[in-house]
Amino acid sequence: MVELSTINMIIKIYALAGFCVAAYAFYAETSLENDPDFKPLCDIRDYVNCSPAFQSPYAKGFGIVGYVFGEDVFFNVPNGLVGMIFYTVSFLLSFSNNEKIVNAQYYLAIASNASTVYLAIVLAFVVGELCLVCLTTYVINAVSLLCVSSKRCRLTRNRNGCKTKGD
Ligand SMILES: C/C(=C\C[C@@]12O[C@]1(C)C(=O)c1ccccc1C2=O)CCC[C@H](C)CCC[C@H](C)CCCC(C)C
Repeated sequence: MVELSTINMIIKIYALAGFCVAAYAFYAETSLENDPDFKPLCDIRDYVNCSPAFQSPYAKGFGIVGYVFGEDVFFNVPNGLVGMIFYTVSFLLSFSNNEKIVNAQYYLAIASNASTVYLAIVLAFVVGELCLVCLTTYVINAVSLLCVSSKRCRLTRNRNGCKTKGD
């Protein structure tokens, strides 16, 4: 039986890791824009590099904000920045065991995994290069969703479609 406090601890560790990876993506994205000599650490070799992803139209506002509202709208920010905000919010929400807050945390985790699926499809079929920083965020989002959903089940017992041992 995993303690609730342990689950919250694991969520915090993943949120912290996600924040660091997203911060690096943000740093690399903006550096690539401003410095023609900048080379990200995740540019390892042919097909294993992140610059093509970071320099693609999908690196800002998921490629959707710019398409809908125009590239220059103020909230068309790099995905890395959205990620930094998202991981900060998940970190803060993991301090609470309030049912409403945990539900919010759960739906946020589902939204982040929906964007993971979208970004992974774009990465594989449009960008066509292996971006390790991107992959890392996908793994972090998946593990976080598992932790958050087990936290939610622990708090709501048999409701919300959660299975309990012995049922
Ligand atoms: C570093 C990061 C994603 C990596 C990457 O985006 C990068 C950098 C990119 O350039 C790219 C280009 C082409 C294809 C794929 C990619 C990516 O893969 C961030 C995840 C963000 C996470 C998935 C946030 C989800 C947010 C929720 C939808 C809710 C937002 C609400 C909050 C602001 C409170």
